[in-house]
Amino acid sequence: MTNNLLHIRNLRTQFQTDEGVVKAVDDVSIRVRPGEIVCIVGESGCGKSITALSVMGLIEEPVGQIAGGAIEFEGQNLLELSRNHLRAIRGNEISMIFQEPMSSLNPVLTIGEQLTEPLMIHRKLNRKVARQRALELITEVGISRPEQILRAYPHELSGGMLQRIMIAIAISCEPKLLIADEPTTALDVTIQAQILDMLRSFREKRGMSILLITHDLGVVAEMADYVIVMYSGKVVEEGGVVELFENPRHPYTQGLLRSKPIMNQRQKALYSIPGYVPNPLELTESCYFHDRCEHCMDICRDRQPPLRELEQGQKTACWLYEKEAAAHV
Ligand SMILES: Nc1ncnc2c1ncn2[C@@H]1O[C@H](COP(=O)(O)OP(=O)(O)OP(=O)(O)O)[C@@H](O)[C@H]1O
Repeated sequence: MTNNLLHIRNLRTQFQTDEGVVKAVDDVSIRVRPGEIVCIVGESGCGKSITALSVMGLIEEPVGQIAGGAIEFEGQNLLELSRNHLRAIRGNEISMIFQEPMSSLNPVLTIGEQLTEPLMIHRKLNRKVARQRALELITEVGISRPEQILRAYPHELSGGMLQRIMIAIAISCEPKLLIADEPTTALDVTIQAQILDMLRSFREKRGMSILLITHDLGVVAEMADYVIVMYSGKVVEEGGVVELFENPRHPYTQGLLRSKPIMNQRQKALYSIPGYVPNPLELTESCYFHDRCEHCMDICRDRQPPLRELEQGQKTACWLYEKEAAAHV
């Protein structure tokens, strides 16, 4: 028996473009245990969203393609299941919320219609019971006057309200896993804090696991049990949140942490990692971070470091820790 709810193993997701193949997710493995909050963090373009969309079966073929690996949910490889079987799992046992709630809601349907539909389809509730449940869900996500909201159309609500509605839809079928892709990025700080509190409460009250995607280390510090740091389609570091923040090993993680504003401290200028994420069409055998790294050695230009375990379960893909990784085996 496995105690993983979700186990992404060696996932490779790629896109065929006119210029060549983009390896958006390249040999990525991630585990999420029941009741755990795992955060995926990294700069724009490093493969966070494509990892999530791969789990949700939302990679559009034939341009996009899952070229290898497995996505196991409760031990079943989602990549091998029939469409019907998948439909029963996605949106039901696994659901997802996105950064832009407006783009996920249908502008011509009322909130009530959009909230009751999954309950009628997945939970087989009749209209009346689904409506009652929808009212409870709206209240649960912190919105007052639920009757009025049920009759409203998306354009009548603010961004924060829409994100709450998306969350209500996402939790309506009591999923075991909620995937949240930058759920608070478009919102102001106060609403952001309320939404994060709410997500945490789902874990406490319902034992829901959360895979949370963010580029914001403040969100990671507040939410994560376990952190996955991605760079150019690969996991470059992972570990428990405390270990990772106290002792970041990969120079990329160290750079991300240095570029995070520190509360109550006056900082002259915020650090930013020099250089840019490499063009995904021009990747070589070298470590993808080598030309932004202040510790770059000859080996870093020649060969990509594998992800290896160090102390306390922390893993890092960096030649600086070669001796330590070898000693740990
Ligand atoms: N349809 C597509 N065709 C070609 N390349 C794509 C496509 N979708 C994504 N990519 C590429 O895949 C890589 C990973 O993208 P992804 O959206 O997962 O990054 P991300 O880390 O989530 O960034 P962001 O925070 O900006 O969403 C990027 O290089 C991106 O350009």
